[in-house]
Amino acid sequence: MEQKSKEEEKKVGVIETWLRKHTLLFKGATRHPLILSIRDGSIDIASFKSWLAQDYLFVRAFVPFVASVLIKAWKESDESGDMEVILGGVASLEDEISWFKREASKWGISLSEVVPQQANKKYCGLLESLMSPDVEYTVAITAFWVIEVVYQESFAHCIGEGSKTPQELKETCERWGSEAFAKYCQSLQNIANRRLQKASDEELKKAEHTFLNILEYEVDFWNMSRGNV
Ligand SMILES: Cc1ncc(CNC=O)c(N)n1
Repeated sequence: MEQKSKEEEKKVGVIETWLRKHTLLFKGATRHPLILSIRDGSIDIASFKSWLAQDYLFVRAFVPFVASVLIKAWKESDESGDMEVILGGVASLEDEISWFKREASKWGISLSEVVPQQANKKYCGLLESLMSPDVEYTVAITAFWVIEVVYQESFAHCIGEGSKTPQELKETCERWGSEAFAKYCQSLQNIANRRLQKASDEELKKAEHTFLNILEYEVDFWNMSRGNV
C-alpha cells in the first residue's frame, strides 16, 4: 500500500480537484449528444452546419479575448514563458479563421449571413466581460484553458478507438482532437494550475465560478445546434 505524502498531495492541482468535483458538468460539456452523434456517425448534417456557422462567429469574438489574456500575462505573469504559449494560441487562430471560411464554403454556408443565436450572444458576452482589466490574470487564463479543453476533449472522442465519424467531418475533429492541440491545452492547464496554487481564496472562488459558468455555456452552445438528436 502506497501512502501519498503531504508533499505529493499538494501537487494534485486545483484543476484536477475541480474536474473530480464537477465530473458530471464536465462530461455534459465534452460528451454532448451532438458530439456522440458525430462519433457514432448518426449526425444530422444540418446540425453540423449550424454549429459550424455559429462557431465561426464565436471564434471571431474569441480572438480579442485571447488577446486580452496576452495583455494580462504581460502585465501580471510571474513566468515569461506564459506569453509564448498564449501568443501561439493567438497565431493559430488566424489559421483557424481561414479554415472556417474554407470549411463554410465547402458546405455552402455564407458566413456573412449568419445571425448569432441567443446562446452564442450570451457566451460572447461572457467573453467580453472576461476581457475587462478588472478580471485577474489567474481567472482569465483559467477561462482560456477550459474553453480550449472542452473542444479538445470533445473532438478527441470523435477520433478515438472505434469511432464511426463520417470522413467529411474528420478534419474538423482533427483540428481540436489532435495530439498537438492536446499538448497546447496541457500547457494552458499547467499555467492555470501554477497560478491557482498561489491564488487567494477570493480569486480561487472567482476562478471556479468562471470554470463552471463556461462549462454551462458550452453545453448551451452545443444545444443550439443539436436539432433533433
Ligand atoms: C464554443 C467554442 N468553444 C471552444 C472553442 C475552441 N476554441 C477555439 O477554437 C470553440 N471554437 N468554440
